[in-house]
Amino acid sequence: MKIGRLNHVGVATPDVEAAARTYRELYGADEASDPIELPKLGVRVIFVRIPNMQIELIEPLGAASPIHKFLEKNPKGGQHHMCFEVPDIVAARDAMRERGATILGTGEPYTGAHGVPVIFVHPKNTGGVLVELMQEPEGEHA
Ligand SMILES: CC[C@@H](C(=O)O)C(=O)SCCNC(=O)CCNC(=O)[C@H](O)C(C)(C)COP(=O)(O)OP(=O)(O)OC[C@H]1O[C@@H](n2cnc3c(N)ncnc32)[C@H](O)[C@@H]1OP(=O)(O)O
Ligand SMILES: [Co+2]
Repeated sequence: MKIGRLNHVGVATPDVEAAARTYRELYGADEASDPIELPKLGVRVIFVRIPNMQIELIEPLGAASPIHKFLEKNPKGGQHHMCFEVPDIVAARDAMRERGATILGTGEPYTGAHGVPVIFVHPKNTGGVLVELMQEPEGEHA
């Protein structure tokens, strides 16, 4: 297993609209999605598209959200995870486990915000960085 493209960087924030405004006004990043509520994933998101990837702005939906504790510790928000594409998510999960990594939750891939299966690797395995692996979206890259 070898990681592929960087798909997105996840940024936790208490307010996705305010964060999107900052990227537009400070950096000129003017291609952003509307806010999307994902109750199953416990987050609201706005995708800010830049030429080679996306910034995934994520706001918690309630106290059960996976980013609730992170925002308690970092109330103004901060960089939360990096997401890399892999050609086969199940093969990637199995390879990561063989290499001693801890896959979060049950380890079963589930559908993420981009409509393809994802898993998360514990930050302790990558020097304190939470890593998301996502199945490469079909037909997206030339
Ligand atoms: C938008 C949808 C989707 C997509 O399709 O792209 C997403 O990206 S959703 C993103 C949010 N979802 C997730 O993060 C799912 C996986 N996350 C988890 O399972 C947990 O959040 C966690 C990473 C295991 C953390 O658990 P939690 O209960 O929230 O906090 P703890 O305080 O118990 O943390 C344990 C340990 O990990 C450190 N930590 C927590 N979050 C991060 C982080 N983002 N980056 C780096 N390190 C993190 C935390 O500080 C603790 O460390 P120690 O104190 O040293 O034990
Ligand atoms: Co993500």
